[in-house]
Amino acid sequence: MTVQTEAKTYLNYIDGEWVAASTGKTDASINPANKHEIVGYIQKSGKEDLDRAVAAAKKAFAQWRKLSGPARGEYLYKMANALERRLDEVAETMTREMGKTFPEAKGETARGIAILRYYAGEGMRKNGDVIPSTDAEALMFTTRVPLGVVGVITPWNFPVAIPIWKMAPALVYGNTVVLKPAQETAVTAAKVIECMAEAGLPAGVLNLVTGNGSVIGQGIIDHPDINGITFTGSDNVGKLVGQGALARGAKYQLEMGGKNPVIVAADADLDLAVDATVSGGLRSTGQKCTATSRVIVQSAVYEEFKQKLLAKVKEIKVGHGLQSDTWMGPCASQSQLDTVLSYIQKGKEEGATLLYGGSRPEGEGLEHGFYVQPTVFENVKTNMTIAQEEIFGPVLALIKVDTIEEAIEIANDVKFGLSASIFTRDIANMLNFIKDIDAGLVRINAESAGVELQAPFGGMKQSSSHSREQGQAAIEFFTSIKTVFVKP
Ligand SMILES: NC(=O)C1=CN([C@@H]2O[C@H](COP(=O)(O)OP(=O)(O)OC[C@H]3O[C@@H](n4cnc5c(N)ncnc54)[C@H](OP(=O)(O)O)[C@@H]3O)[C@@H](O)[C@H]2O)C=CC1
Ligand SMILES: O=C(O)CCC(=O)C(=O)O
Repeated sequence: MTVQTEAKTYLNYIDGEWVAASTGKTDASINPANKHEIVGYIQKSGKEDLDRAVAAAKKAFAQWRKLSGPARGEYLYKMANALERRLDEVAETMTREMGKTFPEAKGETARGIAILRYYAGEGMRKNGDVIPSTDAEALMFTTRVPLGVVGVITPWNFPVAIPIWKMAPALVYGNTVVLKPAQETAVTAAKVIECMAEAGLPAGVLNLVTGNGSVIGQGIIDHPDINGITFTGSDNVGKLVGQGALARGAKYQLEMGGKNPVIVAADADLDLAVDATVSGGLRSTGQKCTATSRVIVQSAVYEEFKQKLLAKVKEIKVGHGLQSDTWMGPCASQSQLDTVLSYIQKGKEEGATLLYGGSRPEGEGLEHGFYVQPTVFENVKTNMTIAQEEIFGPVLALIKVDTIEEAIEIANDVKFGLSASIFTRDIANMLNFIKDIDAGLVRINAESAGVELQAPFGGMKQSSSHSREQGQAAIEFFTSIKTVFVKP
């Protein structure tokens, strides 16, 4: 595979045209595997650019909403085909821009294509119900209408799948869109928008404005002409989005952090549990909101599980995501690396035992990247920082328990509730887990990460705004219900 080395400048997409920011400023997007490599330059937009994009989206909404669902769906099929044609190129850009391995980046891009096709078909499905009225002569039914202009604020960890799983339903249900992607992965976002624009959408239906979160993200929160905001990212920013949107009466949807547990019961298939813990906790360098972070193991199998886990973790090859033998790439940015290292330090200070990793790996080619070793702690207590806060890095915390009841209690002892797994063959354990665990995604004998696009996705407690994304659930956010009563 050829690695593209020229650093191109990517523009905003506003009102059907690729345009430079009014500020005249750009940011460099760098490769986290080699901080000296610039992947591309992106626009550092100002409020004026956002205003233009929102005005274009508002104007376009008047006609876009009038198209039939199947007609809007046709555009999404074309977008999917365009992205499929550029799958390898988009995936390679993702790897170079945020570090995840090329096979993972290809998998995510393929998922983006499948999401577009799923929502293209959604244009053909029902958008209301008939409800029996107490008046025998009346017809009562619900129908759904789009919100208007939707602001989409997305993170860097899934730079293709997350923007698409927000934009595709927004568009098919008749909304127009202004996307503000994470600045770290704005080149990848620009390529996704290029593919979507290839479908020949009417001007203004889809807009891209790149720039700082504090300017463009905050601008979306505050903008009076943005009717709905969908956000994925950190807990802190999510709360700002929710508060700002509520203050001006806009609809909002938040998907934030996780502190996801896996419980390994005494009767578990330990090899399966080990593989799932490694994959769920360390793939994408642990940078998933669904990543396994706490590993709660029954004492009867603790030592055996620990030895098997350490053996697998020691095999992990850390390196550049485009090298075929790399299993784990770098952290996505310097600040992400610093955060992970500071949590590791905190774990040591608070008395957890570092079993493996904990430092920056050494080796040829690693010196200029934001690499960290896969890391395993034991003797972790539930009140320690590394057992409570989202690390968003390749750090596993082992917690030993005697019973499954104790395991579930510890699993629930965090502010988050996104995903949770149990490994067991016992039906009673499974049923108790399904009933008692505080998690929006409940996984039995499967890793905590990895979601299916046709199923509802979201968390309990502080992991989300209690709404759900993806699958049929998306219609709840991207439309409003009208209850219609008709009498002759
Ligand atoms: N749930 C998840 O999937 C994710 C969780 N995280 C968590 O968040 C931590 C920090 O990651 P980070 O990238 O900084 O996450 P942020 O929440 O800061 O970023 C997410 C998005 O919000 C934007 N944003 C930033 N500040 C504001 C603001 N004031 N108003 C509106 N939008 C804003 C960002 O823009 P910009 O890029 O320009 O700053 C980005 O597009 C991670 O360590 C991890 O714990 C991060 C990513 C995804
Ligand atoms: O596990 C997944 O595939 C999705 C994870 C996710 O949505 C996230 O990390 O933001």
